[in-house]
Amino acid sequence: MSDDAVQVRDVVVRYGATTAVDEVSLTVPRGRVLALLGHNGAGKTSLLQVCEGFRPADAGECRVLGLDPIEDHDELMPRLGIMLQSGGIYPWATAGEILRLFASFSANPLDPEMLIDRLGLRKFERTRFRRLSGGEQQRLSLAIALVGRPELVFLDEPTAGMDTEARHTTWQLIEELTDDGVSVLLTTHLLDEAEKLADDVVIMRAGRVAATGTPAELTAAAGIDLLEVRAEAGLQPRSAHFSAEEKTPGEYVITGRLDAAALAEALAWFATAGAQVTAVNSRRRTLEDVYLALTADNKAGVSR
Ligand SMILES: Nc1ncnc2c1ncn2[C@@H]1O[C@H](COP(=O)(O)OP(=O)(O)OP(=O)(O)O)[C@@H](O)[C@H]1O
Repeated sequence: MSDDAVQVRDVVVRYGATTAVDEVSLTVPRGRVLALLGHNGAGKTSLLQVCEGFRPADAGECRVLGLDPIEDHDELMPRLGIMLQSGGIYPWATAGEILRLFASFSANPLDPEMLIDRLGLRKFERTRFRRLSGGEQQRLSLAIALVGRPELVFLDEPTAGMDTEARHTTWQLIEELTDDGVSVLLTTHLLDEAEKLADDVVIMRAGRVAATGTPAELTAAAGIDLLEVRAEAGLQPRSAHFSAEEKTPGEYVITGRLDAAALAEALAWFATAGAQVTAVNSRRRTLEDVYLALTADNKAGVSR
């Protein structure tokens, strides 16, 4: 049997005529962090729900810690940490009561007081869940996901709505988890979050896998650097060796296999056009550049 934390093979999720997840396969090896990226409605949460055992797949196979997330639900749940996109947890109980209750479900919990302090919840310990702000509810949801010392954590947009400090604490906590061998499958819209935390990235687009690899592989596979050139507006640089786009008036982004000859050719184009170049900057492509290029022209779900 495979020792992977999560194995998803050709999973399909349909809602009526909408195919939200369309034959997606991915693997989360033990002790690694996989980040699922994609635009709103790309199918990330639906796929996560299959892995969490909250909905069956319409086709395909999913194994979590070697088990079936639905048939083996009771055996699996104590080994998982699940952070849902919206809390909805006991609105009348206080933050402290809720976390201590979840800790009591576990045979070997983390110290809830440590999590309350680490996640800046001490001030809100006696505040009822429904009175917490969105970011505070999010921090409590994360604490609940972690308090049972899970082997595998599912985090659906873990830092959405958090302030910068809470976001950094969350990243630190996730890094500490993985140092302890915990596996993580998370969704995020934050490319810097994926770049910082993820060993592997899967980019989804309209229910399908558009790209997969480590952040370094994805940016290197593009094999491209960017050249940013500032000159007068309205030019149309062209060549067989590079592409150019005027991002904002007078700000051109040149992409392609930019070796020395292509760079020289790009700059020569501006000189030949008689354009006055006022700034030139080159940089590596980021995960965000790759993500935007892959998801640019398709925001809708796939209907059949
Ligand atoms: N219960 C449902 N009934 C009908 N359609 C649904 C249901 N849940 C999700 N969908 C549709 O399935 C598609 C995928 O939704 P999903 O929530 O999985 O996307 P997502 O990538 O998690 O989006 P987001 O980033 O906005 O959270 C969307 O088109 C959504 O409208």
